Amino acid sequence: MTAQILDGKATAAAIKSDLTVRVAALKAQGITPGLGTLLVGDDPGSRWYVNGKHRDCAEVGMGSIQRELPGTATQEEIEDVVRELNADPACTGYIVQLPLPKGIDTNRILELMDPAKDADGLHPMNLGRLVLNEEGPLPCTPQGVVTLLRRHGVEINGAHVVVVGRGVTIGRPLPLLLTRKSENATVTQCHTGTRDLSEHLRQADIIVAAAGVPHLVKPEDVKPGAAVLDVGVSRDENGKIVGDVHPGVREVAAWVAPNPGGVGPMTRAQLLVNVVEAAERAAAASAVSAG
Ligand SMILES: Nc1nc(=O)c2c([nH]1)NC[C@@H]1CN(c3ccc(C(=O)N[C@@H](CCC(=O)O)C(=O)O)cc3)C=[N+]21
Repeated sequence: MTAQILDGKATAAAIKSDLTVRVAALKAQGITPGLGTLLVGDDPGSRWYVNGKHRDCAEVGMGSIQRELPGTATQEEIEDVVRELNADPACTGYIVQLPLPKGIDTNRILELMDPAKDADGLHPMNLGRLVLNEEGPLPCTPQGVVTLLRRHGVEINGAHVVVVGRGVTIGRPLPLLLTRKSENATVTQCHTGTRDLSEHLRQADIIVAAAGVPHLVKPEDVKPGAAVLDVGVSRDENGKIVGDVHPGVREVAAWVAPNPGGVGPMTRAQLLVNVVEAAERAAAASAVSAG
């Protein structure tokens, strides 16, 4: 048996086509959602991702604002651009591309962002809203994982999900999403300090591997019929992406999200969803205040 593919590219395309309609409706009300990005430094990988986000915006009819600073930028210079994006009415949502250069206080930058313009769902207020079950922008990669499973009919309700990783963008927020009543999964969170990872993995109906350790999840760790999502990004000596999931897992699992082509495109689509939903919330609020 070979696993079925959780096709992130096709699913992201379907989400973008839905967003195109919603963006047109907002524009008809005089609101043009616009995504801002701030890239600090000239890492080619980061630049490639940022360019992709602007292509996505053009595809759905959204505006986009691209800001860049050299890798030598100071904390104050970065904070100045954040304040400008907070004040710019054309920028209805934005991200600060992570990681920021060494020596920069990332948490201070994230806290300075206007939480209503936080397209990543990583502002402390929005992470707090997630904990409190209040509406707000959701962290893009975790929500991308949930949407990818849902759109392929993989049962989340009652499933045992093992999340491997404890990073701020995926590992920490994903269990918060999965344990909401609306998802209703049971989650075990593992990380590089977990004793006998294989023992935990073998119990899982769904595995989400986001540790950044090449081929961490091996075929013998996977229960036959499980769904395995590869979110790890490492690069080999030729610069090719190597995921956290060993290719042999395809012969054991029922579902596999490949990397590339799985969760990455979903992350980008969710970023657009967050910006459109924030604009829709703002439109609804101004309609109420206009009476
Ligand atoms: N503030 C912030 N928000 C982020 O969401 C964020 C970030 N910083 N820093 C970097 C990571 C990485 N990330 C990716 C998004 C899409 C793909 C993606 O679409 N990848 C394609 C192609 C990959 C390739 O071929 O290079 C795929 O998986 O098929 C990958 C990686 C968002 N990140």
